[in-house]
Amino acid sequence: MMQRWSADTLHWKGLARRYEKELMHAVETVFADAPPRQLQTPGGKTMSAAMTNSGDYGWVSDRKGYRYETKDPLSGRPWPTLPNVFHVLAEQAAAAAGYPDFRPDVALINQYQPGTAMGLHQDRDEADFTQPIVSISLGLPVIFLWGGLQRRDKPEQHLLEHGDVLVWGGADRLRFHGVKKLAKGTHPLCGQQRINITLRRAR
Ligand SMILES: O=C(O)CCC(=O)C(=O)O
Ligand SMILES: [Fe+2]
Repeated sequence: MMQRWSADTLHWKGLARRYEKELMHAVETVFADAPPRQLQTPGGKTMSAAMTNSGDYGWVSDRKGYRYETKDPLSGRPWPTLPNVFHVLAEQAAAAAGYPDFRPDVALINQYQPGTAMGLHQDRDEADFTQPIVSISLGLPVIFLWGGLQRRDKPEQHLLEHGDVLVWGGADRLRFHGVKKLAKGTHPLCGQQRINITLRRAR
């Protein structure tokens, strides 16, 4: 089922279910090379979700700030190759949402355990904001906070479940967003976690 949240944003429920085994296998392959880790914010806090990347770039945060890096700072090696199933799914969803030219060069993977969350933020470390964001959710469900262009705007709340793909761009590209605290539970394929794969064009 496809649901438009606005002219520029598409929630395609369950699209990723048909690829769920391949997706989880790809996630495990990335984790084996570049394990998820909790990053430091520039302000010195520790993020609650654990993160890693695949692709030509990876999003990192530390005391020096937020940025994209071509190498994993943990290993000093390039990030693992962006799995083909991520490309296929992201490009299919982006095209359906009205972004037929989207070609991601980074897949940020967020691993959430029960009790972890992500506060309201904008994705603004990319070079070209005409490129959309594609987000794939796997495992435990969560409430996604869909804010406005100002931090103070009251967010809408939308449920994201296993297999859901969300594409946002255009006038929504710089909306504030985040996820509420993950509730306890066990997903039959993914276990006691939620995995979110966020595909972007960094450069
Ligand atoms: O986990 C999510 O659904 C959102 C992730 C996110 O906003 C991000 O990685 O920038
Ligand atoms: Fe984000």
